[in-house]
Amino acid sequence: MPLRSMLYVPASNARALAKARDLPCDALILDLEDAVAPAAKEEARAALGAALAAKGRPAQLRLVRINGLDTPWGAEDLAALAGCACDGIVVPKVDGPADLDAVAARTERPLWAMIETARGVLRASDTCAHPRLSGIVMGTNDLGREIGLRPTADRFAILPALQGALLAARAHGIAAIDGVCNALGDAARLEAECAQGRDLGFDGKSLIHPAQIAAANATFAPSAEEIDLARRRIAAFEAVLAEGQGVAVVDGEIVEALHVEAARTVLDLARMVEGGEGA
Ligand SMILES: CC(C)(COP(=O)(O)OP(=O)(O)OC[C@H]1O[C@@H](n2cnc3c(N)ncnc32)[C@H](O)[C@@H]1OP(=O)(O)O)[C@@H](O)C(=O)NCCC(=O)NCCSC(=O)C[C@H](O)C(=O)O
Ligand SMILES: [Mg+2]
Repeated sequence: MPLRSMLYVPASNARALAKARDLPCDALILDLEDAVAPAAKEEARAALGAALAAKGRPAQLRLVRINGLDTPWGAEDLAALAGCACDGIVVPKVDGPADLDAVAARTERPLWAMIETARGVLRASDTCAHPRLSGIVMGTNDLGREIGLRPTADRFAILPALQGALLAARAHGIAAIDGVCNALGDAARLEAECAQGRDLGFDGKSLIHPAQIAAANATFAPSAEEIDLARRRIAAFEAVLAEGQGVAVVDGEIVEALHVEAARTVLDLARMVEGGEGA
């Protein structure tokens, strides 16, 4: 399924929880961690259980971000989720595969790792090799704080970490979701970040507000031009192949078997988006 837009929903916010399932995002991260104050953790856990009891939309992935097992709340979060219908557990601040082992020993659900520590970035390849891992989500706020970087609109300082983690995810064939755009209400900045994440190779962007969903959905879906080009590349390659050749030229650029494979991926994603497998 497409993963263009992944919205954090604080489990302590009843209105947001109620609204979330009808929002057109591809995935939700129902959050028990940083969006929930310590005093509200228990209540949030109970509200989350009730929200998960309501049937979700099949086209919308429902993940739950627990607190770390090294906090006073993590073990209880996992225990509370035992009987709940969710599609996966997001583990925060993963430094390496041992952090996933600890969670994997307590749940059979698919795992997602937040890459948001310096160690986590440096060990991303080991983490992404974990057999229970479905994907990574970049935590650019925590990572930026730990590194001590100065956030800029072009995200210049965090790009190496984003790319390193993305390479690790791709090397192990799992999904990769970009970090959030904190600038609520700054549409231009959000669009630029979405385009940057897409160009780096991410599958989608994590989001903090419903108003950010449309930009992510549009940017991470193939455009009409990309779909047209993919079709023309496939057709041109099939024509030269029938003549016993392995290279076509479309719009002045070579097309070989690998480009055709990429073109088929574009069309598959377009079909999934069009067919409502996404929101
Ligand atoms: C930032 C917010 C606190 C703003 O909330 P609010 O003041 O309620 O905004 P609005 O009045 O504009 O909301 C309009 C309606 O939309 C609903 N809403 C708002 N946000 C969400 C949401 N995230 N999911 C679902 N629904 C949402 C409101 O309830 C309103 O509904 P209604 O009244 O019925 O019309 C708030 O947006 C928010 O809390 N956002 C999430 C913040 C969060 O999750 N932060 C933690 C994750 S980010 C992070 O840390 C990533 C990583 O770990 C890292 O390190 O980088
Ligand atoms: Mg974080």
